[in-house]
Amino acid sequence: MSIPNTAPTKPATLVRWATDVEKSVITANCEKRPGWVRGNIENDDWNFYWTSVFTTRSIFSLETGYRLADDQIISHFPNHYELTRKDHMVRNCKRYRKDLEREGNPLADKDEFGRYVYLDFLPQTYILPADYNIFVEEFRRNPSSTWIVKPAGKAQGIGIFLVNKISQIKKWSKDKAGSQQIPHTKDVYIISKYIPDPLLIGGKKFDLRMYVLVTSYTPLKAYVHTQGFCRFCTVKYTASLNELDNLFVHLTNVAIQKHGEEYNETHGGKWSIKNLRLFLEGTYGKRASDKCFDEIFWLIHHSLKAMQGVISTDRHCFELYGYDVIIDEALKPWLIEVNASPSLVTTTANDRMMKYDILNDMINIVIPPGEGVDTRVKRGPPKVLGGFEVLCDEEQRLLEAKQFERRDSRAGNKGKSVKRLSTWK
Ligand SMILES: Nc1ncnc2c1ncn2[C@@H]1O[C@H](COP(=O)(O)OP(=O)(O)OP(=O)(O)O)[C@@H](O)[C@H]1O
Repeated sequence: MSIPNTAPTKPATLVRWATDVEKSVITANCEKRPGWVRGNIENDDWNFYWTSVFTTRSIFSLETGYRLADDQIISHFPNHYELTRKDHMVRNCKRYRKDLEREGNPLADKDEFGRYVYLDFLPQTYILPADYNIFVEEFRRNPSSTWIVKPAGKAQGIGIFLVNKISQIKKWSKDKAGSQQIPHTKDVYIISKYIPDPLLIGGKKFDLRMYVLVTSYTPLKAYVHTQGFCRFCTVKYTASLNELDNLFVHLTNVAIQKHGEEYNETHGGKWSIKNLRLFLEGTYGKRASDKCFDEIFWLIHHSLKAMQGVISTDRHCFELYGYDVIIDEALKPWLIEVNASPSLVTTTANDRMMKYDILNDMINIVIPPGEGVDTRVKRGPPKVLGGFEVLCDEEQRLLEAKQFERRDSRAGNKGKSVKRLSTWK
């Protein structure tokens, strides 16, 4: 047998990758991909750029006048904040519902109490200072409820507090703005109805972090990952007013909980979505668990539909969002917020594996294995989904509908209306 005297050939360079977020789950993922080499940001020598939102903002700013080339893609949409800033997200979702209502779309039907039947997935929310007077009216109608105040543009639980009296808001606004009243406060906040009856596991409150990839808004192409996790509070939940200030009871953010005495560094107060589903199935039955998750997919889908026409589809952009959802004790999910840069910090071994897998699956969708970047090429549905599931592919759906129509007309059914069941996909 003859031994070849040439060294194995290196795979041709397919993708030059770059990042300004030096997290090992990103760099390790890019480094191991055949044909991927590290590019150079300074020389604009890159095809795939995993950036922070700040870099994206500067790349797309008018001052920079930068134009992305056909072989460059970047990890945020230019105006992603329409979904990921708390006040914009709420405003856009409310406008979406109103638009559907105006069109007479049955999706925007309301019940006898004036609540949306299908699109009631946001806790009642007002933007401060703009909606202050409407909030006060609402508060007076329901004086026994608790509200949560959050700065619109911050994360990790910073600046969040709970209130149950108007006087607390007045005092807070005075402290913030000196002698001025809330309508003059410079910073934007949102104030949301506090979900008083969250589903508890082991007596503790938790929320879900789900990962959602969007590769296009119009047509909408979105994928949701089967991995994700629940973040638990370290202290048992109580709705007692005496504990309103106790953030370890009410806020599930790891950034808050890790300072608690009960914080466990091995599991980091986290549970996989898979475990949650098993728990729900075991406790409430499979139907109830599936229904709860279908409702989660539904709310993700409609929060994205609300961004169509608002977030500009740019063929150079994709985005991986971190959706925060709370399930209440009736197993109804509520959308809390959407993060543009879900944390890639890994606090436990499981965390590291999960985040690595999600990024790996995401890259396989955005740049299929063995291919380079060419934003002019229209790709069909992804061949490798990994742990992602298709949440919505409007292009594919349109194609299928056309094929269906053609088949139908060939079969002589032209003109007859064909009713098809619609699912959340
Ligand atoms: N309406 C609500 N009802 C009950 N709990 C809520 C509500 N809104 C927020 N919370 C709790 O407060 C936490 C922080 O809220 P939120 O995620 O909006 O803020 P954040 O500071 O941006 O957090 P993140 O770091 O996840 O971006 C949530 O994880 C949840 O536990």
